[in-house]
Amino acid sequence: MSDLLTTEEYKSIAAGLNLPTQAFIDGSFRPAMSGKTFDTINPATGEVLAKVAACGAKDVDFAVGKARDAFEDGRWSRLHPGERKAVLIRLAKLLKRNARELAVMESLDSGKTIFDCETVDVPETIHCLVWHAELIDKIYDQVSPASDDHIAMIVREPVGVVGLVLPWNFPLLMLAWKIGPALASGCSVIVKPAEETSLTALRVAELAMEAGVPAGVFNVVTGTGPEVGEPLGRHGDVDMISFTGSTETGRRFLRYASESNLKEVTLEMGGKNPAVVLDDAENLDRVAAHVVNGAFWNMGENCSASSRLIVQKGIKDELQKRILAHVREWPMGDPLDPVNRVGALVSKAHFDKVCTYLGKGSNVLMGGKAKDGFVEPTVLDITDRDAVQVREEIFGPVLSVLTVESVEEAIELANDTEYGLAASIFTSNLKRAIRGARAIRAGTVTVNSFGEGDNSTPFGGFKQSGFGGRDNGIQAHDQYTRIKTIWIDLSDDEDEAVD
Ligand SMILES: NC(=O)C1=CN([C@@H]2O[C@H](COP(=O)(O)OP(=O)(O)OC[C@H]3O[C@@H](n4cnc5c(N)ncnc54)[C@H](O)[C@@H]3O)[C@@H](O)[C@H]2O)C=CC1
Ligand code: BAL
Repeated sequence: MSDLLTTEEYKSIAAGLNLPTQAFIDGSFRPAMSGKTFDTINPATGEVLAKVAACGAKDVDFAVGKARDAFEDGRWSRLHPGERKAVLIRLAKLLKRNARELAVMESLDSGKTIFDCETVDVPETIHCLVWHAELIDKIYDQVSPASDDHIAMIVREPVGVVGLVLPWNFPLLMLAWKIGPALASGCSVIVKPAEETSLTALRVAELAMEAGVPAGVFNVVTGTGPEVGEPLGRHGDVDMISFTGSTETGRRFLRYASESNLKEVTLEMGGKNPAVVLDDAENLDRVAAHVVNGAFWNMGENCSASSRLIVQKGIKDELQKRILAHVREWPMGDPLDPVNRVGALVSKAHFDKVCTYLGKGSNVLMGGKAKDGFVEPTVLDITDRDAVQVREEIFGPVLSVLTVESVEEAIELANDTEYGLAASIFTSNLKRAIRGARAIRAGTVTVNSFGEGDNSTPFGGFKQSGFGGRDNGIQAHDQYTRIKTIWIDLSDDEDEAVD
């Protein structure tokens, strides 16, 4: 906190920013071929921040061609992994040097608090790039068991030209989760940022050139889902898509792939994540702090947000009291004021959507008010297990509290969702913790805490939350590499029986 600036200082940085507005293709900024632009808006004020290139299918095709040329001539894909590592570490250093500018740009474009941008989004973006860069010259290929007269090598190759389709909730961090392993593996990338938040991806692409990533390897094509995302998903020369966003749009990418070149597809999608608190949980104050963080961090605009609190009856009142006390420690307001923990929702459209869930058919324990892009952290006591707030991903600061009698009922309710991204379970009983963690069908389960893990641990969902590979961890590199088997014949010519 001591390193943070004052609101006035952040506003002065914001006023001096040089916002990137054009697509970044083949090493330089370019307008959309159509000349069209769209407004990117500061959701905290409603002001237009910049006019960004509204690209289309022709821009996508051009970018894919440049990415393919770069991939095939090996200017990046065939470098020694240690050389790619050195460039990516240089990029991480440049991000660090420009951290404050990136944090302010991210906050302005997304409504996220400057506190989070400064303390989480930007530092974790840098750490993620360093982690994958450091890893890449330590992954070994394999030699399989074979007879004396053969060698069978199992080697990884970069998958080729990849499309990275990003959401708006963590514009920098999701960019890093995908470009980290993709670039380290040697792929050429076409990044398609969410249209709400294009700015920081463009700035990172510019810094990547400065760090030494060759032209054509790191491209950013800005525009809407139908105009840029779909042509990318359908392009015959794109080898793979890695997508993060809604389950509905994820499904579309499977369709695009099946109707075009059967490109590989990895999908990281929605969640309706349970925080299960059993009646033997210790330190309810600490549990409450985790539940509040899980539900309201990043305004609940988080695919792994704990949006369903499932609590055993015996401790419900006490836990609820402590939760409400912790929520009061989350001030809401101007994202550029570093005391605030709750900023603006990303867009007017999203704000309107989240407002439809406030209070409807439920007992509002706290919050429930919304104005001009800001939604108060809201806690709802809900008895109807089919209420929309219990079933649907809200992606806003709304926590539904559901009360259960038994451990079995808690686990059954935790699994009563089409999603399976993340979950947490709070208990002091080791067996219940481990059995519960095994029984909950989710890609990440945390015990006695809320968290998504680390660069080193794979992240992704079960059921309709995930498809294909994983982000993060060594496993993320499986998305961006293909396995090839190479057999080498060592037999003597006279042993050959081929006649
Ligand atoms: N899992 C996650 O991290 C995220 C989940 N969501 C969920 O999705 C809901 C809607 O948010 P959206 O921004 O509309 O998410 P979305 O899934 O539509 O957008 C994600 C990305 O897909 C692109 N896209 C959208 N429509 C497309 C299409 N027809 N073809 C190809 N690409 C397309 C977007 O431009 C963006 O880059 C949110 O309320 C939230 O529930 C949204 C963002 C992130
Ligand atoms: N929680 C990080 C991944 C996401 O929300 O998309």
